Amino acid sequence: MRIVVLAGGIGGARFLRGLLKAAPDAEITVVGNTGDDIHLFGLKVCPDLDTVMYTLGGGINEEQGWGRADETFHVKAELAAYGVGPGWFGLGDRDFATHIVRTQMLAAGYPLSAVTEALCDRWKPGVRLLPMSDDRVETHVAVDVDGERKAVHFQEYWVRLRASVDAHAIVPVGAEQAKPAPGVLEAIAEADVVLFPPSNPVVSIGTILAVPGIREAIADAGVPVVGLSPIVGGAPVRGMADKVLAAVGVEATAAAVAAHYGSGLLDGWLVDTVDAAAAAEVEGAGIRCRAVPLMMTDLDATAAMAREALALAEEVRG
Ligand SMILES: O=c1nc2n(C[C@H](O)[C@H](O)[C@H](O)CO)c3cc(O)ccc3cc-2c(=O)[nH]1
Repeated sequence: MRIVVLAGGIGGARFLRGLLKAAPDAEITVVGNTGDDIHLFGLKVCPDLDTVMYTLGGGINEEQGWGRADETFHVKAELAAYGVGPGWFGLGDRDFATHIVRTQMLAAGYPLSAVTEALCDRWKPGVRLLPMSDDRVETHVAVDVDGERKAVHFQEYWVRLRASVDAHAIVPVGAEQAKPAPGVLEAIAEADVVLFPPSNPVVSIGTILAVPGIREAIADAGVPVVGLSPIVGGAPVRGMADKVLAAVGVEATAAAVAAHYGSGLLDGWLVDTVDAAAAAEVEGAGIRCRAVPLMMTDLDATAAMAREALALAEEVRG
């Protein structure tokens, strides 16, 4: 079975771990969000690609969900001693090595997709990890600071501001001109099923879908498209997805997120058992819906979620 998964960072990566356990023989292609990417300290940082790569490759800091295990921060401290920041973004020494390799390869002319493949040669994530695009796309967030509207990079909004101020708009700058990375459209066209893990529907999956051609390829693939709600009981399972949902006028409920994707894209939607009452609303919008436990508390629970998603895909195919 060929499965394509659109993934953001922590939620997507943890779901993929369950999917690999649930479907060990599947050929899994992950299309990763690169709208969170940022240039810092002269280096190109790709948080979501790295989170997937480290999580599946066994190098992730499990407690945080991002960055490397057994990390130290000597380089960052040395840079700070020179007055070089930003201090608000935690780049560790081991992680720095990844960004140095990536930046060197990009400077030598390799596209991000080739760089990602080279990095994955080390980590062997067990999936084919593709960036959504080789072109630069950067998610910016419009916020009010000291009474003035300005756009900040998504990482500044998420990490420095902790999403503590209202987001007035979310703009994936560069997405309109971006092309899907090599292999993305082909993987979608050849897929037996497309899954949306419980990643952020706006700044992760929404950004991937904003790359021209990707949404259309999924809709045209003629295969089941099944998503898992990142909202449980009216709140994000983790992260601050409700903040960015509000920016695009979507309520933080499992049913509203399903409607946001729409029946033109989504065939099936899993909501948590606490949201079982929302299933009728989702089905009324033309999307097959089942209520199952959606908390990724451990690998077995996550694999069970992945099995439910694949079962729902078979049901809608039927
Ligand atoms: O909350 C934080 N998240 C950090 N993240 C996570 C990241 O900001 C976001 O959670 C994602 O971009 C959203 O998917 C990092 C991810 C990396 O790959 C590398 C460095 C960081 C640093 C931070 C950090 O300092 N604080």
